[in-house]
Amino acid sequence: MVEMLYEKDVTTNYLDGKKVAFVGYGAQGHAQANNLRDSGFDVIVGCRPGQSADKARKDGFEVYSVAEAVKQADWVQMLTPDEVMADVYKEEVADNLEAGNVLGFSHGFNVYYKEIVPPADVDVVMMAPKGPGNLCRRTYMEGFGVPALYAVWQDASGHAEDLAKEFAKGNGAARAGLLATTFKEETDEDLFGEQNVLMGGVTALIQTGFEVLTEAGYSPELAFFEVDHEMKLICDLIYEGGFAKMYKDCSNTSEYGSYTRGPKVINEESKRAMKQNLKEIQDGTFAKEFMEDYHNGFKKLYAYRKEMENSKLQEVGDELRTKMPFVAAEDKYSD
Ligand SMILES: NC(=O)C1=CN([C@@H]2O[C@H](COP(=O)(O)OP(=O)(O)OC[C@H]3O[C@@H](n4cnc5c(N)ncnc54)[C@H](OP(=O)(O)O)[C@@H]3O)[C@@H](O)[C@H]2O)C=CC1
Ligand SMILES: CC[C@](O)(C(C)=O)C(=O)O
Repeated sequence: MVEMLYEKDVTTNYLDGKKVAFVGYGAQGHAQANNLRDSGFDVIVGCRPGQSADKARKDGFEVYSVAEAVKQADWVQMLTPDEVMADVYKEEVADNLEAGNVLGFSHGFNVYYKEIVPPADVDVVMMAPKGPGNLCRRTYMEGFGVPALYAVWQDASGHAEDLAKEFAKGNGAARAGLLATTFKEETDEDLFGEQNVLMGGVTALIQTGFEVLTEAGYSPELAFFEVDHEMKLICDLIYEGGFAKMYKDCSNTSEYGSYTRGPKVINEESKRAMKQNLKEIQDGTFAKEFMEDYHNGFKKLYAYRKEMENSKLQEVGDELRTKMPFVAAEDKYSD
C-alpha cells in the first residue's frame, strides 16, 4: 500500500512568508489561489489582460503581468492550459525566475515531455489535485478537500518535498489525503484516466448507450435520463462506498444484469485498446499528436467539440436541465 499523508503529517513551515504567484486564473488557478489565500498565504496572480485578470481583480487579488508576478514571487505555480504553458514559460517566466525560487505545476505534462526545461537552481515540484477546479474550491469551502498527488522533479533547496506537501496542505488537500508520486507516474496516470475512464470512457459509453436506445425507437428524453442523468447518481454511490454500496442501494435485477452483461461491452478488446492508449502516452505519441493539433489551430479539437455541442444528447439534456434548476445549483460555492 502507498502511504497516505494527512494534515497532522505535514509539520514543516518552509512555505510561510513566501509569496506565491499563480500564472493563470482558470479552473485550477482560481481554486488554488483562493484556497491558499484562505489558508493564510501571500498570493498574487499573473495574467494577460482579459477575463481571468478581471475576475482575479474582482476577487480581491493583486494582478500583474505574468513577467512581473514571477519577478515578485518566491513560488511560481504554472496553471495555464498545458498546450500554451511552454510558450508562456519561455516568453515570460524563464528570464524572471531567480535561484531559490520554486516552480510548481499541477500536471507533469510539460516537464515530463521536456517542453519546459527549468534551470538547475530552482525547486521543481507538483501538487496535482485529483478533481476539477470548481470542486477543489467548493470542497475546501465545505471544510474538506480533494486528495492530491505531490512530486519533486528537482530539489535545489533540499526541502522541495516538504514545500510540495505544505502547498497541498494549504489547498485543503491534506484533509482528504496526499500521495507521493513522480512527474512521470502522474502524467501517465492522469492522461490514462481522463482518456479511458473518467472522460473518454464515460462519454463514449453514455453516447453509445444513447444511440443504441434512440436508434431502437426509444425517446431521447427517456434515453437521456437512463444513460446520462442517472450516471451521476450511480457514481455518487460508488464515490461514497465503492461498488458494494452502489449495488446494495440498487436492485438485484440490476446487479445481476450488471455482472453478466457489462463485461460483454467492456471486455478484453476494450482492455487491449486501453493498453494501446497507455503505450501511446508512455512513448509520447499522444503528447506529440496533441501539441501538433494545438500548433495547427486545434482543428481536430474544435471539430470534435462542435460535434459534441451539436449532438442530440447535448440538446435533449440542455432542454431537460432547464426544468431542473437544482442541477445547476452545484456552482453555488464557486467564487
Ligand atoms: N481543470 C482542472 O481541474 C485540472 C487541471 N489540471 C492542470 O492544471 C493546469 C491548468 O489547467 P486549467 O486550470 O484547466 O486551465 P484553464 O484553461 O481553466 O485556465 C487557463 C488560464 O490560463 C490563462 N491563459 C491561457 N492562455 C494564456 C496565455 N497565452 N498567457 C497567459 N495566460 C494564459 C487563462 O487566461 P485567459 O482568461 O486570459 O484566457 C486562464 O486564466 C494544467 O496543467 C492542467 O493539466 C490538473 C488537475 C485538474
Ligand atoms: C479528469 C480531468 C482532469 O485530469 C481533472 C479534472 O482532474 C483534467 O485534466 O482536467
